[in-house]
Amino acid sequence: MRVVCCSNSGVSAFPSCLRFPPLIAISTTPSSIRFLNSPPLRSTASSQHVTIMASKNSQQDTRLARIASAIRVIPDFPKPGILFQDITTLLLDTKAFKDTIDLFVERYRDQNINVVAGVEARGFIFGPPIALAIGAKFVPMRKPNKLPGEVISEEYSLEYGTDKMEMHVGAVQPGERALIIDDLIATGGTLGAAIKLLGKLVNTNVLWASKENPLSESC
Ligand SMILES: O=P(O)(O)OC[C@H]1O[C@H](OP(=O)(O)OP(=O)(O)O)[C@H](O)[C@@H]1O
Ligand SMILES: Nc1ncnc2[nH]cnc12
Repeated sequence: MRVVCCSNSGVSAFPSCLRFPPLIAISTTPSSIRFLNSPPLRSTASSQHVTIMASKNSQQDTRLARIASAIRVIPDFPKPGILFQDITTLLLDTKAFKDTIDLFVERYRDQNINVVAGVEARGFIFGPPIALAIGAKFVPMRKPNKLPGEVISEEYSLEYGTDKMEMHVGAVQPGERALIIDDLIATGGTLGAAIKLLGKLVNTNVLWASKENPLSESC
């Protein structure tokens, strides 16, 4: 699936609305997978449910424009046809970086989140400060063969290749409520794999955040 959304940049392969760290909140309530304004996310777990979430005031929040403009866009990297969204420039802008973290902390600090799961590598940048600020533990979702303990794995397709994601068994306990943090969605393959991976440990109810979709508890 390619996530489709209106783009200010005019490049449909990577919508500007997703130039913002996506976030998923997962609880242990079983239901079904669904996106607002987009086709269903790839998933084998028919008992899951996905809801797009964002700040109620996201359209008016001036921080979002600064965050979006702090992300450098590089055409044809790492290969022709890829419009690369470079968040390293966001990290150089201390205000934009802090605003990014603050937005998620404001949204989720009162939502009983126990676990922030960060997707390697860029979810390791945004995930830990959010976890610390909301009082949650941080769980890395890693590239293969990096974790020393017992792991569960999920293979997935990328815009430019395939990959595998692993996490430690026991890192997330049944009944815990988790957020998945990564920097962006391109094909959605990584996000889908992260949802499936967590779904192997707990029943999941998934809430998905993006800049341009209104906050909603269910769709
Ligand atoms: O929606 P998708 O098509 O799955 O692409 C998005 C993923 O791609 C990038 O990571 P990448 O796999 O390039 O790894 P990196 O963070 O280690 O650079 C990005 O940080 C997301 O995790
Ligand atoms: N277009 C893109 N920009 C940055 N990182 C990516 N990872 C996968 N697709 C990407």
